[in-house]
Amino acid sequence: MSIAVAVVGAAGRMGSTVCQAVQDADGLELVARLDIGDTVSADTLNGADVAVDFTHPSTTEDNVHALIDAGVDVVVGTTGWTDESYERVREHLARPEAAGRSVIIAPNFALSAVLTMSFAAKAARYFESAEVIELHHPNKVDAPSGTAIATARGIAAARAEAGLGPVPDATETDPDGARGAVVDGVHVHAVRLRGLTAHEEVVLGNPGEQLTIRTDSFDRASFMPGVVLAVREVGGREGLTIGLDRLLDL
Ligand SMILES: NC(=O)C1=CN([C@@H]2O[C@H](COP(=O)(O)OP(=O)(O)OC[C@H]3O[C@@H](n4cnc5c(N)ncnc54)[C@H](OP(=O)(O)O)[C@@H]3O)[C@@H](O)[C@H]2O)C=CC1
Ligand SMILES: O=C(O)C1=N[C@H](C(=O)O)C[C@H](O)C1
Repeated sequence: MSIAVAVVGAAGRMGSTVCQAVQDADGLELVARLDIGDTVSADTLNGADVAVDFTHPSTTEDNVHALIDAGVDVVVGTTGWTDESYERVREHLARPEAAGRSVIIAPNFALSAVLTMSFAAKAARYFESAEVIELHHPNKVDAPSGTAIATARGIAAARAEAGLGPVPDATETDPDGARGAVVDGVHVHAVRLRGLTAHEEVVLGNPGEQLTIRTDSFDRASFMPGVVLAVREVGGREGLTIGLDRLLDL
């Protein structure tokens, strides 16, 4: 039996690529394409089992709650999630009327990016310094990227667990924010450049040495195996799953 899939944000860069990937995947059937202005309802979802959301950080949480209410499982690639918005989804999924529903939210579905986050967290405890540089196409609306935030959080958690203090940094004056955003104590720098798609570099430093971990998504095709995997697996995972690493044997 095939899995019926609706795509929300279907006219966008990711949504349109996901529609094609669903159509090309064995055992998946594209039954609905929704975009801005379309209402989420059992009618418009057209019998979908799973909905995939690639929309906008300002709207994705509302979409997820509406999709749960409409009775579908949800795979989310849209960024902009916080601990608080994750918690609201967890609470919604815990209600009796949402029994059996599942949501997977992942800031990045590309294998190279998921591995970068995993390797960075593993390496972090061994280095005095760690910074994240993300580089994207200039049409991206949010900075830093969701991937960079997740990477920085993973590094920070590993540093804290290892008992490392703050990264060394003698900066006294930075009126224009040249040291970047600071996510859980880890500096994150965002580059927007025509020609790029989605890239990230994690630099880790010790006296006399540096480790660089880099991921490059040159094409949105890189995200599709992860999205298709999540669509296939979401039905079997009740509740909220955060990150594609949870579906891989990492
Ligand atoms: N997890 C991952 O692996 C990846 C995540 N992303 C993330 O996915 C998101 C989308 O990126 P991208 O495809 O490049 O963005 P786009 O702007 O190309 O696409 C978003 C689409 O969603 C539409 N949209 C906006 N609001 C709604 C709504 N309320 N309901 C339905 N559709 C809506 C937009 O319409 P309109 O243009 O009219 O506003 C647009 O067609 C971003 O948050 C990005 O960071 C991107 C790549 C990979
Ligand atoms: O907007 C994008 O393009 C991307 N967004 C995601 C993010 O913010 O991490 C994933 C990937 O970097 C592409």
